[in-house]
Amino acid sequence: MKSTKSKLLLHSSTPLRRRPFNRLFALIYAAAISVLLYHHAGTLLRSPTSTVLSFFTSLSFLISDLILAFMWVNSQAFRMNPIATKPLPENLLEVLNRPEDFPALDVFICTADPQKEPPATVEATVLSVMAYDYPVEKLSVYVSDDGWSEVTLFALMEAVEFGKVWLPFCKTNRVIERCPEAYFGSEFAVRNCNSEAEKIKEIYEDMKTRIENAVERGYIADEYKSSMQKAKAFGKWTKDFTIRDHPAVVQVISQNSEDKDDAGCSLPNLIYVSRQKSRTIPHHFKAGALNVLLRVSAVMTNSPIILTLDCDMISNDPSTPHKMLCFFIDNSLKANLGYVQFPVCFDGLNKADIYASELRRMFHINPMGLNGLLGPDYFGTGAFFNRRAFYGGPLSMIEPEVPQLSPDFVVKKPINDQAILDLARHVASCDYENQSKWGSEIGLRYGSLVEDYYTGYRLHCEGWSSIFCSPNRPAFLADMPISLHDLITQMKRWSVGLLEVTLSKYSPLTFGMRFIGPLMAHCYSYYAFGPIWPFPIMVYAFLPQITMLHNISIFPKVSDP
Ligand SMILES: O=c1ccn([C@@H]2O[C@H](COP(=O)(O)OP(=O)(O)O[C@H]3O[C@H](CO)[C@@H](O)[C@H](O)[C@H]3O)[C@@H](O)[C@H]2O)c(=O)[nH]1
Ligand SMILES: [Mn+2]
Repeated sequence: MKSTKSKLLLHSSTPLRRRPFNRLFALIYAAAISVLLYHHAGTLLRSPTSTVLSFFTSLSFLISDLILAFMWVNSQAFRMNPIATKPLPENLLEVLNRPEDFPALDVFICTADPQKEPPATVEATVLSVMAYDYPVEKLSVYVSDDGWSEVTLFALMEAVEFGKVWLPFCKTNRVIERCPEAYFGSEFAVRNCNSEAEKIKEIYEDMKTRIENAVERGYIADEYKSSMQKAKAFGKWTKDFTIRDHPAVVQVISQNSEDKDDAGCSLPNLIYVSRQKSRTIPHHFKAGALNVLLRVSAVMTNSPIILTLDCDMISNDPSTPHKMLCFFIDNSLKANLGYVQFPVCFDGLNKADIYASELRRMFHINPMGLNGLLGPDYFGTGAFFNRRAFYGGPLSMIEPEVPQLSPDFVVKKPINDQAILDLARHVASCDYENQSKWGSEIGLRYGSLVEDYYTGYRLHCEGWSSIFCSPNRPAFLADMPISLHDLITQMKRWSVGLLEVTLSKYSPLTFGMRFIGPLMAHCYSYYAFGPIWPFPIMVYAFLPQITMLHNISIFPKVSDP
């Protein structure tokens, strides 16, 4: 990576104007809370003279208000120093003026279930990043398929074929929506368009139909296995294997040095990875999948920068990599910048948003508050990482088992070299991590169902910082669970994952306090202790009615001390 020329501004930071008001408000509110707690304590101390029920009531309110006060303190940590950071990509080209100046970028996309995450969605996400405005020879896309689905592999092969017309079309026509599904969506007819676009739309619709038919059938018809190479790739799906028991597959679908689009330009690398699974060995869900991608990509391209995406999160702006580079190449940040997090914005929410699914506090407001501290937590998707951040703190690098996995290793062989492919399959095997530091000190961290929150937290504890970058045009657009059932399942999973961190030896209140300071620790505690919200809410929802029935006063009287 090249360093910034002196004084060239690549980003700006503005403290939000509400900062002094937040602090003043916190002071006044803290005084009010102290008075309330004093009142509760007084009531409790006087209660030996009263009934068991009134003692129990006072105790419940005291505990509830203590929890609420604790959560309030946690929430205030976000309000102490909110900062908005803006990249200035227009200055970037002064620093990086030749394609070879750009650092290589590996994009990781995870998918796990071809029914819930249709291969057509994966294909759309893949195309949206393959069409980034980025030197193609520096761009590699890795798809992790935990669903062991030949249809997903088929969808990626189709994506590359369609990409051969789509990528040049986008670049010559300066298309902003590089996800074909978004471009050919509802506004296509209004916006447009020329006959070339109409023709491409037809090709796209045909491809989608082929993918959807394959999903319906559940296997790949022989007509699509015409070439030797394809027959060999699909030949790995035999009756001997199941989703929980199968070997590792690493399949290069497009290769930058060989494959060209219809305009004669190279295509980015696209690699399909389905890690080995065995019923007897834990796979650690998404954290395990990302660690396999970290290793496979290290062996094949080892780019210093990594973007992690869920398969249902499309790129909505082709210039996003330029924006993240404004931070990564800045000398003043570079030494300990672990990741740049973009907000999660949702597509297709109804205007009323009845389940409050936009999660504005979690994905927009709180990260701005963290930005003035060590930086935002990791959301699991839409984050660009410094690969080095996965290998120990900024000053104490942890060496992996083999030199090929080290972030400093320079890959000299092409990605489809047999030795490279053999090693990639080896590092994607299910017992590779046995007795290693993967998951504990290297890579994404195991131990919590919210591996994103936990990993971001551990990186901050190791001394890495992060940046929240929220451009006006959303960098990514995600799908949201639409049904109440999906939403509740997701909330349950998040709550269990957060409690796993709260109750571990890495709890933000103890471990965090020591390593990231009180404000950051309170911010992380805000989420870690989030699952205890229902306790005070239940007390306030049901106790007042019970006390009314028993004629117990729960509010102070004017005459009270
Ligand atoms: O064994 C698994 C399980 C999940 N995934 C992938 O992980 C992503 C997230 O899983 P999902 O079931 O969609 O969970 P969500 O609750 O929607 O995801 C949010 O919460 C997760 C846990 O905190 C984060 O990892 C995600 O990035 C974040 O979007 C998806 O792309 C899955 O395909 C895998 O690759 N392997
Ligand atoms: Mn999801």
